[in-house]
Amino acid sequence: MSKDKYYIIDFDSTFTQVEALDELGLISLQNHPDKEGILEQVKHITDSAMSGNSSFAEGLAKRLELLQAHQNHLPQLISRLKEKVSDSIRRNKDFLKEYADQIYIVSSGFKEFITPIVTEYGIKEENIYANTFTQDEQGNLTNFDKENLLSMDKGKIKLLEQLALPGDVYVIGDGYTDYEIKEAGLANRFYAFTENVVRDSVVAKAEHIAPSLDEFLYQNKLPMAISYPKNRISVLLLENVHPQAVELFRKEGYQVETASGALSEKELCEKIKDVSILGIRSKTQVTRKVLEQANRLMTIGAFCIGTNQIDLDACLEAGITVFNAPYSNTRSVVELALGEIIMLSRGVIGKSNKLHQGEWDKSAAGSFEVRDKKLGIVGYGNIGAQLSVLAEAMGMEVYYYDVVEKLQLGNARKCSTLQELLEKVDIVTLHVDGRPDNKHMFGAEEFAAMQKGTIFLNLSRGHVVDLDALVASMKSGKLRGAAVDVFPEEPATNSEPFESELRGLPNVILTPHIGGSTSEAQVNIANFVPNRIMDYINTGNTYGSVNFPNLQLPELKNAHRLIHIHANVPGVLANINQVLAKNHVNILGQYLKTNEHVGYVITDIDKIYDKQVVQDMRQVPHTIKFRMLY
Ligand SMILES: NC(=O)C1=CN([C@@H]2O[C@H](COP(=O)(O)OP(=O)(O)OC[C@H]3O[C@@H](n4cnc5c(N)ncnc54)[C@H](O)[C@@H]3O)[C@@H](O)[C@H]2O)C=CC1
Ligand SMILES: O=C(O)CCC(=O)C(=O)O
Repeated sequence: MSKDKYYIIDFDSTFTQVEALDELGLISLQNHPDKEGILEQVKHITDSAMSGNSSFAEGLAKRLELLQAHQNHLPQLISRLKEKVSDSIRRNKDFLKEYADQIYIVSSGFKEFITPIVTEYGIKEENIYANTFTQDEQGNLTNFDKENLLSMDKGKIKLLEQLALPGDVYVIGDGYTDYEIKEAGLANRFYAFTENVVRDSVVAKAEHIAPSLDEFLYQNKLPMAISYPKNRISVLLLENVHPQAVELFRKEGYQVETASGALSEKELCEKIKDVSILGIRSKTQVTRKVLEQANRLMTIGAFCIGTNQIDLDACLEAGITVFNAPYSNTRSVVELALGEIIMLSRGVIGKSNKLHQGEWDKSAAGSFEVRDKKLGIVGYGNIGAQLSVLAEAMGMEVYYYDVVEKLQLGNARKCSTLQELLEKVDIVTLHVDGRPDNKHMFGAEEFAAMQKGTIFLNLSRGHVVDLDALVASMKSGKLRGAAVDVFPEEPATNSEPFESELRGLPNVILTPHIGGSTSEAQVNIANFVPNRIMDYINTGNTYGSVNFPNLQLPELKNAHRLIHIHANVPGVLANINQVLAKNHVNILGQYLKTNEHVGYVITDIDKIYDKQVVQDMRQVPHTIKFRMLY
């Protein structure tokens, strides 16, 4: 305990998320015809003073004049501000109460609204230093007490001189006047508080940045409400993940970095070192080599369906969970496949290209309806099954083949072998997953088994099809048309060229892996994946993880949660429970699930516990990762 330290906390934009005088203006000027204009002026004066660009005292007088506030506005202001207490201040009420003797609010705002708010958090009334309003006979808040040091330029410095606190002084605030306390030698440290507003001129001067009160408490080894400051969780999002995901992670308090393309193995090995959460789409290869460099990686989000680009076993061995979005772009792929089936059946691409060149080729030759045609779906998973339903609705006869038993939807007919399907149908479409065993599952033999004039689609993964065999089948006329969305080699960014033997072939639709690239799908994915990841980080829930044992956990209530990931060998659970017993820890709930490689044990324990247990849990043989939530 550091009882000889004093913590000076600013009010506006630090204790609360907003500037109180701006909020007061929203109330006092609500019926004023030039409300927006005046509020803009008030805000400008506040920002200028807070960034150290103008006289504080002059600005305060000017703002009060503009606000035309009345004492009757104060109750409404107070209730608004109570709603806007900063998140990290709100959750760390216990710290504020426990350290109340050492915590001071020093603000150039006004006691009339500060006191009722901060005292609810245990701040002592005698430790609140702020201005006070003066009012005229009608109750208008016309001015302020000019004798108060905090109404003057360099007021905070003057006040701190007068207080002469007998110990180390730490200042937490967002404004330049807070920094000036340290500059004047009256504080040992200044922490620029950036949870609500980032003032560049202040951040540039600050030796310490506190994106939240949690970070301040963490750095100073003070008691915190959460186990780890969220701003220390760094997220790297590659391949143009939708901005909605960036926003969700930032809102959670994480540090987010984005890149528009995929990274090479070498680049990722370098970048991954400090990353806690990695977000990718289908291109970035997360190899064992990359994972060996990932010192802090907790989880990977595949912002897509396929996860063949990630070494899932290596992730398991390293205790890294992987989540994907199994249904978010399903419909988009199905719609593209259907559109392509029609385009290819009608030879639209060739005719459109000719017309662009001025050639009018109106004819019905080689052009067919899809109604009554036989569609063969290879891989009857989520995409295959949904395609089956929509294709039947268009009057197609659906056949499917899957390596596992699948419920047949509508009138779809199951084929026992791939060969059987290929011999029967007019159109073959691949919707298998990209597991390594599927490499070249479709080659010369499979094309040979098809009827002459078949249409072929691949919207699954590039390596599934032997491209040479596909090109040969197109050139020989075995295939009448093809649509290919996925390729064995795909450019990492839009600025790289695309090379393929498929280029230039007639009645071949080539699309740059856009089966799932619709606005709807990208927004769905950008909501789904971050929420799964944040749930895992905040509660340990692994429900929906593609590599971890799936545990759906109850909410953490009045307990601490120990999260232990270990190699699945006999005796680990017994060892964990021995450690808990040795440390007299009371278990409130325990959940275990294992898979072939790892065991995942969650233990909820009493909030009062011996801290040694954390060290001991890490030492349990075969531990891969351990963390504690509270
Ligand atoms: N082009 C694009 O933009 C997109 C491509 N995809 C790809 O589509 C794939 C399928 O997606 P979902 O239907 O959601 O996956 P899913 O996992 O629900 O279905 C895949 C099905 O293929 C079956 N399968 C695997 N190997 C097979 C084989 N050799 N022969 C027959 N059946 C086999 C599986 O048993 C499973 O039923 C994804 O794994 C992904 O690679 C997914 C979304 C977008
Ligand atoms: O949109 C993407 O980047 C990848 C889509 C895809 O292939 C998938 O969801 O598996």
